[in-house]
Amino acid sequence: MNTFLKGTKRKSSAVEDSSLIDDNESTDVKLAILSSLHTNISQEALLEALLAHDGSVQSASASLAEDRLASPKKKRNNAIGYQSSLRLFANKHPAGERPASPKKARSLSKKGTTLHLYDPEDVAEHTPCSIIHNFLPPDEANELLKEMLNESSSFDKITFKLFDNVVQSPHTSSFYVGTEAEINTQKHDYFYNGARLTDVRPITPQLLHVRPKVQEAVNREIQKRIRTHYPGGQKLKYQSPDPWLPNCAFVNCYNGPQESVGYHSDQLTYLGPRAVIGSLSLGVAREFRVRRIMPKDSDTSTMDDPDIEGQISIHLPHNSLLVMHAEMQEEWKHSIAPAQAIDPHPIAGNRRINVTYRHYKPSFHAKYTPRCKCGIPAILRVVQRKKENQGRYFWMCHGGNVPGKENCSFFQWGDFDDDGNPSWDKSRYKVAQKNNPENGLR
Ligand SMILES: O=C(O)CCC(=O)C(=O)O
Ligand SMILES: [Fe+2]
Repeated sequence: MNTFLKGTKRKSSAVEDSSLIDDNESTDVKLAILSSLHTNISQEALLEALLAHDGSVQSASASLAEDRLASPKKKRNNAIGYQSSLRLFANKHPAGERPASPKKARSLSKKGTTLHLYDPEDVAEHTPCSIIHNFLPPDEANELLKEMLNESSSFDKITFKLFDNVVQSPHTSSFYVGTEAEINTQKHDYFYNGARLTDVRPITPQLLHVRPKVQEAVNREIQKRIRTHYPGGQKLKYQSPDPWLPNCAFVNCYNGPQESVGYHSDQLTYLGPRAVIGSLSLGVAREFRVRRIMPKDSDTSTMDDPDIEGQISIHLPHNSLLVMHAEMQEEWKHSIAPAQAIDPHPIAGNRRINVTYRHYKPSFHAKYTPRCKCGIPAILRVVQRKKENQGRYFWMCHGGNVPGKENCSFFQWGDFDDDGNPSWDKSRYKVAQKNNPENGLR
């Protein structure tokens, strides 16, 4: 079966032994087989066909071939519409009986393809995320949506430098913190893409109202993740053992199907290693795509294909809470893809609002993090692609991303204890943490 999972083309004789496949193979393998036989058909359509034929690869394949003969020009609508589950006919682990082993989620998607996931159990099994649908009582979700739609009318695009070009983010955003004092600190001490933020706002009544609910749910999901997915049922190395305390929120607005955000990992500079993020979606449903970063050898002759696994799309309907777990930012990238079609939302029209609640750790306050030679705080990154140093953290100059500035070449390996605490002057930040009334939740 490796041929399918690795993305090599399989000859159509696959269908001849498909009764064997039907009895013994899991949904993901069946989907991979179908997708190698019908390369132009989307994962949703393949899954739909499998469901309609009780999991029989042979019948599903025959009906897909028939469909195409009958209506070769039939267009498929890409709007997000339904919820279905890979588990419906291939339940590998009955609820609550998942092995707590270090087993990595099996690779489902293959190079150049997108595997679409709708069901929370599929998301938890195959991605570093978990999702809760219908998270808030409907009225509360609508109140927050309305408040944020109003706020978003004055959001701006972020400007940054990409190679030698100055570019703007393909959506708008703003940043919310708890107190006036924090607004000032953010505006003066913190740097993003090498520059100070100008638009930092006080947390709004609805953001404040929803925050403890997000906090409670995210902490519950973290504990579940540790129990069910991490080696030995233990937290990951560098992950904090302390509760997750959201003390700020980035809010994004995607106005229309073309607004998006490209593949990236979130900045760890002020969150520290193994950060967890709680991401609430409101308004128009959009696709959140994730892709595992495949490390490669420095010897280019044995270079692995970085896109060998393809991408996974998690559908984010209105009022869903996505938790990006501790392995996400270091080992995966994520994006919001431009959509070909969207279903307008009764309140938001064509807009999607996304609130990412984050825990800025006091020990990673900009006054403690390393500063580079050009005077701006260095950024924290992790080696993602090079096998020999994969997972090692480092601090580097970010000047190269600032319009009109050059990189000063500052570089320093990061040094953290097993709980992700930085090695610098621990007593200093511990005292600061104790004396600072702004820490944690207000
Ligand atoms: O809109 C989303 O769901 C994701 C936004 C995101 O990745 C970010 O703000 O870093
Ligand atoms: Fe992000």
